[in-house]
Amino acid sequence: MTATLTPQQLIHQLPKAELHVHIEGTFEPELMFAIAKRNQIDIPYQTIEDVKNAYNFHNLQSFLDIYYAGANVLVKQQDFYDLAWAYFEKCQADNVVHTEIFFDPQTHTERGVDFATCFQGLYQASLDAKAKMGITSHWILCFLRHLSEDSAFATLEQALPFKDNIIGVGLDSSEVGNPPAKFERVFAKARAFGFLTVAHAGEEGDPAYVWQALDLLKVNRIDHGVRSAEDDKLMQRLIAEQMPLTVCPLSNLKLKVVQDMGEHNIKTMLHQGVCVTVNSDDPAYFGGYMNDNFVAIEQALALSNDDIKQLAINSFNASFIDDDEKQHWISKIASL
Ligand SMILES: Nc1ncnc2[nH]cnc12
Ligand SMILES: [Zn+2]
Repeated sequence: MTATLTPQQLIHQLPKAELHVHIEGTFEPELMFAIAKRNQIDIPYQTIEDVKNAYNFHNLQSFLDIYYAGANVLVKQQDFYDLAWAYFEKCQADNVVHTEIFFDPQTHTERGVDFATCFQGLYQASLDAKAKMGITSHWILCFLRHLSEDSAFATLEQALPFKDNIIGVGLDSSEVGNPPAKFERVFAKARAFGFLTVAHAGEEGDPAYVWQALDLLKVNRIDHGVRSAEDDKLMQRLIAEQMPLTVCPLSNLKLKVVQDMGEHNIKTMLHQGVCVTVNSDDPAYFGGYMNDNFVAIEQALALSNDDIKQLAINSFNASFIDDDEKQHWISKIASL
């Protein structure tokens, strides 16, 4: 049946899991303006056009500065609910049936917003998304790696009352200069509490960051990981262990990790047998959600329909859902 579908039809119809999306990165300018207004908080933009013009990044840090500033208007539980609900609506439109979402509590607690205010708003939206749209989700708490180990330990402590509804911990923010080793002890404690672990590594950082994430943080997945391709031994290990990489093509282009989508290594890694997946990272900032990312690589790299299906299968295999649920979605993909 695949031959009768164009790649774009297939991309749309495939059930997909998203494994690398920052909820703060789904904050669309329209919603940012609405929440800023109701909370009477000034933002440094007059119009939506101004906001969009500011989204011209030359590297990760130039993006992070703007991303953290945008999150400043999120204050009340309802704000966090509205943010997450808007993202679930995008999932529904793109046939993302399962999503594992990062949230950055320190971005909010550092401004005096309680962990509970943030998480309860987000979590309620995920309960409603399951009830009203059938979309399943997990939450992953990310530590900001530019902050201290102490701050990460304090954040882990604040998460404990919500432990049953947070599947794992991750590591994001400014990579170079903040290696995984800085958080080895925090991750050990998180694992002892039963959290799964993931970490951004090999986005801007060299392969040593990926080795550390594997060996010191004992991660279940690597977020980005595209620079792993510079190290043959590392590639062999990723393939042998079927260690997933949550790759974010439009993010890599916008943050100049690649200069042109035609240079992206996701197709090569897929064909080498790496468990690569497609994700949107910060879709409100990088110009597209899940299907936009699929279409961008399909066009730039001439993916076959079998490549596209394999990426969707990988997304479920790499997810934290039960094996039965994985099989359910994978057989649906096979039937397309
Ligand atoms: N792509 C990215 N890398 C590191 N930290 C992030 N926080 C949000 N998006 C990120
Ligand atoms: Zn990310």
